[in-house]
Amino acid sequence: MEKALNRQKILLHHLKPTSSFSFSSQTHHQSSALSASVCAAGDSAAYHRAPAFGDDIVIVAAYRTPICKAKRGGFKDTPADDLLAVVLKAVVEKTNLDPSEVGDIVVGTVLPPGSQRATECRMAAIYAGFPDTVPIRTVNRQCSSGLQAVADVAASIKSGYYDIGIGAGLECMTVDNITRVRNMNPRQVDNFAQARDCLLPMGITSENVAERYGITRQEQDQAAVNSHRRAAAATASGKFKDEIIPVSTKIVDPKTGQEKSVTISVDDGIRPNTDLSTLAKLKPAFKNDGSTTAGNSSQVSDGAGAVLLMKRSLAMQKGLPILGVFRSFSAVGVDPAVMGIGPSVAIPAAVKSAGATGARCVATLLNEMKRRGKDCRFGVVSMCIGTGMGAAAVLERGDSVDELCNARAAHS
Ligand SMILES: CC(=O)SCCNC(=O)CCNC(=O)[C@H](O)C(C)(C)COP(=O)(O)OP(=O)(O)OC[C@H]1O[C@@H](n2cnc3c(N)ncnc32)[C@H](O)[C@@H]1OP(=O)(O)O
Repeated sequence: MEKALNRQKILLHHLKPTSSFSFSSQTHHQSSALSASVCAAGDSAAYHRAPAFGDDIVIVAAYRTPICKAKRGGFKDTPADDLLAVVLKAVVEKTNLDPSEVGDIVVGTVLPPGSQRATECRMAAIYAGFPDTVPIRTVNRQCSSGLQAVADVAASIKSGYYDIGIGAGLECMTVDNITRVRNMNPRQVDNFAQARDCLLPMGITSENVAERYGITRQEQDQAAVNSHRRAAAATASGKFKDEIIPVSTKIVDPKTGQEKSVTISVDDGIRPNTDLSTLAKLKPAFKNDGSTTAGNSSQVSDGAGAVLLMKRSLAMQKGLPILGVFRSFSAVGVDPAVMGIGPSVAIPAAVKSAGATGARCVATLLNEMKRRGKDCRFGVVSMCIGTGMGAAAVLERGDSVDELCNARAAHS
């Protein structure tokens, strides 16, 4: 009975138009929600009554393992299929979904061993309790493979290929190293400078970005300090608690060779005490006179994540929380020598395809999101991609069941 009432509350909430707010530079301190009326992403009473509202592709569950340092972190002895199985199981168990209803699982993975990791992923789905009728495939768009997997699932649901899908990501860099591509066609590579640049190690492309755009070592170190601090604060305040699924695994002591059982529930590469003077002492990692170091570059990691998607109408029928709406996705190409600039091209493209027009709107949206932090309504997920690409997706915040029920309780 209580469940039925909750479901009814959720349905009512979804049918109720949210208040609209017109943004202007003079009034932007007034609202806790960045209005879609600025960027035409569809926040109006008419839109909420239109069939397009029910057809929105929404995220109803999103879970990940902790992200652990490759080779020395918590998952150094955990096989990739075990990591994927944990998150696949979580998205169906936590939503009480019958796994046989899933139309497809798409797994983004960048450095897979033979057969593009297809076999390990299929086995992981079986470990997670999916029946053999549910298909699975992998996708590789290098650093944005997980995002591409989610975009592929969203597009397939939109096209009517199936109703429910899982977009996932999996990387196990302890075993799958970034290695240079061998046996290239020398005639072609020598004649095409940009093709040759596709072979550049990521660290060198980072040095190129710093050199071409005048980014100093201190600026890179400061950005690293800021992101470590933000991550450490988010961990300490429990912000990642709801998205992380603890993983029970085994870890081998490198000194004694002894195996012990552990449960890993937090990311292990975050350094709460990182400060500028310590980072300044680290040697460049990729080029003797360079500015990219182990302290200001991304670490190599092991981990997995999964996101459950369906149309809003189906989520409402099932009484599932709308965590977010997958508004748009864009992948673009840039010069491979400076692949790190990918997001600066992909983000405007994704924001534009979400319905925004004009550079001012993009800048307004991005600045506003930055300023408002957690209260922000729209978010952009973006990655730079080795070999010279960028990808971005625009997400719109949804309502979680807890938020809805708390709001209802407060009003009753
Ligand atoms: C599209 C994309 O996403 S592009 C990005 C693709 N990703 C990449 O290219 C990965 C880039 N990163 C790397 O390759 C690796 O992290 C490297 C090569 C830079 C460093 O690897 P490692 O040597 O394993 O790093 P490690 O974490 O051990 O750090 C090396 C040293 O710096 C120190 N260090 C690193 N970070 C910090 C920090 N924040 N504060 C203080 N010291 C630090 C470590 O303590 C370590 O010191 P030690 O040798 O005395 O123990």
